[in-house]
Amino acid sequence: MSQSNTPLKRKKTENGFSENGTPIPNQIRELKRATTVDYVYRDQESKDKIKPLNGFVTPLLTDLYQITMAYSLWKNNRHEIPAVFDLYFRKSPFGGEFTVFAGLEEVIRFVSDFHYTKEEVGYIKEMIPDCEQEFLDYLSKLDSSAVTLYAMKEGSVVFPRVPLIRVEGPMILCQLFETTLLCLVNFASLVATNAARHRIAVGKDKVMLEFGLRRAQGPDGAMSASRYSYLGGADGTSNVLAHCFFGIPIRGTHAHSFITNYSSADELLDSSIKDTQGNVHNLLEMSQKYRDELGFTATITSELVAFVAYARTFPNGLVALVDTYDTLSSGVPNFICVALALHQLGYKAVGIRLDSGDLSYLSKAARKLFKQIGEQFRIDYFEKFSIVASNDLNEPTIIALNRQGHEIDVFAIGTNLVTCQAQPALGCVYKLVEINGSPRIKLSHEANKITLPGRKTAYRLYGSEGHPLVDLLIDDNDVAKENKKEDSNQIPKVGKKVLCLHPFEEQKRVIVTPVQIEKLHHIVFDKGQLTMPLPALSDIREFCFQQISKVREDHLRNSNPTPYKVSVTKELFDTLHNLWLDSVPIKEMK
Ligand SMILES: Nc1ncnc2c1ncn2[C@@H]1O[C@H](COP(=O)(O)OP(=O)(O)OP(=O)(O)O)[C@@H](O)[C@H]1O
Ligand SMILES: O=P(O)(O)OC[C@H]1O[C@H](OP(=O)(O)OP(=O)(O)O)[C@H](O)[C@@H]1O
Ligand SMILES: O=C(O)c1cccnc1
Ligand SMILES: [Mg+2]
Repeated sequence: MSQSNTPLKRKKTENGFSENGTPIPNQIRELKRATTVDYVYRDQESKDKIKPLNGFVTPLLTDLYQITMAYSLWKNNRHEIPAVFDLYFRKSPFGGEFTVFAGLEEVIRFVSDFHYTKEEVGYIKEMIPDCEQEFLDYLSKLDSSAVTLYAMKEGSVVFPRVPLIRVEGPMILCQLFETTLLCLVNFASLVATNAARHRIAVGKDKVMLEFGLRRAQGPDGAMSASRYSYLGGADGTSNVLAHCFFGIPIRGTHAHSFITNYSSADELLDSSIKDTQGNVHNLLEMSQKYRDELGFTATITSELVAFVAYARTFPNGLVALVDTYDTLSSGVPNFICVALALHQLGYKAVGIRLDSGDLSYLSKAARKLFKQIGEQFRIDYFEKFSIVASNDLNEPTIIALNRQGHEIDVFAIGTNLVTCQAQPALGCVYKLVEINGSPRIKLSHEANKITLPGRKTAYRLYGSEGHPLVDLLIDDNDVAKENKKEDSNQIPKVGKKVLCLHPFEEQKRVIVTPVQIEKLHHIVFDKGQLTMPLPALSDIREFCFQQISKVREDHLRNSNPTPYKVSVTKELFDTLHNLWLDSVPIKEMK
C-alpha cells in the first residue's frame, strides 16, 4: 500500500471551506443558520443536501481499515447484505452513573451527505493502488439512500448498553460509518456529560461560562467543546467563532495584561466620559475623589486607571478583574470607586472577576464591602454586583466552594470544561448486531463486553414519583408486531407488571409496574431522508436540562452514585444466552 502526500482539496462551496481550507466568512453565517429548524425547512426541496457543520467531517475522516474492508466486502459480494449496527457505551464517564448523549445532529448531517467526490475516490485509488476500477466506480455512486438511523434524542440522559444510535443498511455503508460516527459521538457526549456534571455542581440559579478555547484540544476540539459544553450546561462561551457558528451566547471580561499595560495616570491620555445626558466629565478624577472620600489609601493607581479606561469604553459593561495586585486592598476598592463615579453619571457597573486566591473568602469579603458601600451611598444594586470566579475551577472545587459558602454568581470554567481532565475519552463502541436478518453476538471474557444481539428498541419505565426506574431493551420484532396491531406480550404497558432482567446476571431482576413509559428510539433518517427537522442547539440544551431534572438525585450525585438499571426482557435474555451458548466452542479434555 503506497503512502501519498497529495493534499486533499474540497470544492469551494461544499461545506463552508475554501480551496485552501479556510472558512469563507459568509458561509460561516450560513452555517450558523444551519443549526436552526428554519434552515431545514427552507431547504425542504433538497433535504438530503444538509452538510456536516465541520468541514473535516467527510467520508475520508475514517480509519484506513474501513476502506480496505469495504473493498473486500465488495470483492466477496457481501457489500449489499442488510446489516444492523449498534452504537453504545459500556460505562458512564467520570465515575458517574449517567451520560448525556450528544453529536447526533452532526451524525445525521454526515450520513445524509455521505458521498465520495472524484478527488476522494482518486485518493482511495492512491492508497489502494491495486484496487479494481469497478470498485472505485461503485464508490463514486455510493450514497446513503439505503440507510436508516434510529436514535435516542440528542441531549437525552443515557445509560450503558442502551444503543444511542442503531444503523441499518447495506453492510458496506454501515461499516464505512463506524469510525466517523464514533468520533462524532464520543467527544461530544463526553463534553456534554462533563458540562452537565459541572452544571449540577454550580446549581440552577448561578451562571456557568465556558472560557476554555486557549486550552482546548486544537481548533476542532475547541469548537466541539464550546458547542457541547453549551448543550450540557454552560450558559455562554468566550469563543467568538462558536458564537458565530452555533449562536451560543457570548460573554467576556478582560485580562491581566489590560490592567498591567498601565503603569501611571499619565498614560491615560483622555479620561473624559459623557454622562447619560451628554455632558462631559473626567472619570478618573471622579473615581479618585471617591477613593479619597472612602480612605482607600492602599489601592494601586495604575489599576484604577485601567478600570477607568475600560469603563470609558463600556460604561455599562465593567466587570473588573480585581486580583492583579491585591484583591481586597486594591482591586475591589478601585472597582467600587469607578462604579460610584459611573453611578453618578447615570451608568451601572456590572461586577468583578476573581482569578486567584481563596474564592470563597474573597467573594464573601467583596460582597460585604459592596453591601456596606451600597448602604452608605443608598445604591440598591451595589450589593448585587456580579461576582465572577475563574482560575482552574473544576467539579470538586465547585463542590468544595458550595460546602464552604461563597458569594459567586458566575463560574467561568476553562481547562476543565473543554479537556475533561477527569476522564479523557468516552468508550463508545459500534458493533454488528444483525446480518441478513440473523442476530450476531461478539463474545468476550468480560461479560460486560459481550454484545446484545439483534435489533433492539428501548423503553424507559417511570415510577410513581416521576423518576425513570429502568431502561428496558426488547427485541424490535415485538415493536414491529405491535405496529401491525398484532399481539406482543413483550411491549411494556402502563400499570402492567413487567419483568426486567440484568442482561448477564440472571439473579438480578426486578418487576416494575410503570406509571409512565417512554419509547427511547426514534427514526431520524429513513432510507436517505430526514424524518424530522433538526432541532436548534438551544432546544437540545433545554431538553437536556429537562431530562436531568427527571433523574433521581442519587443517580446523579458526584460521590458513589446509585447505578441505574438497564435490563432486557425475558425473551431477549433467552435469545442472548442461547446465542452465547451456541457460539462458545466446547473444549474437550483428555
Ligand atoms: N475556597 C476554595 N476551596 C477550594 N478550592 C479553592 C478555593 N479557592 C480557590 N480554589 C482553587 O484552588 C486553586 C488555587 O490555585 P493556585 O494556588 O494555583 O492559584 P492562586 O495562587 O490562587 O492563583 P495564581 O497562581 O493565579 O496567582 C484553584 O484551582 C482554585 O480554583
Ligand atoms: O483556569 P481556567 O479554568 O482554564 O480558566 C480560564 C483562565 O484563562 C485566563 O487566564 P490564564 O489562565 O491564561 O492566565 P492566568 O493563569 O494568569 O490567569 C483566565 O484568567 C482564567 O484563569
Ligand atoms: O473573558 C474573559 O474574562 C476570559 C476569557 C477567556 C479566558 N479567560 C478569561
Ligand atoms: Mg489561569
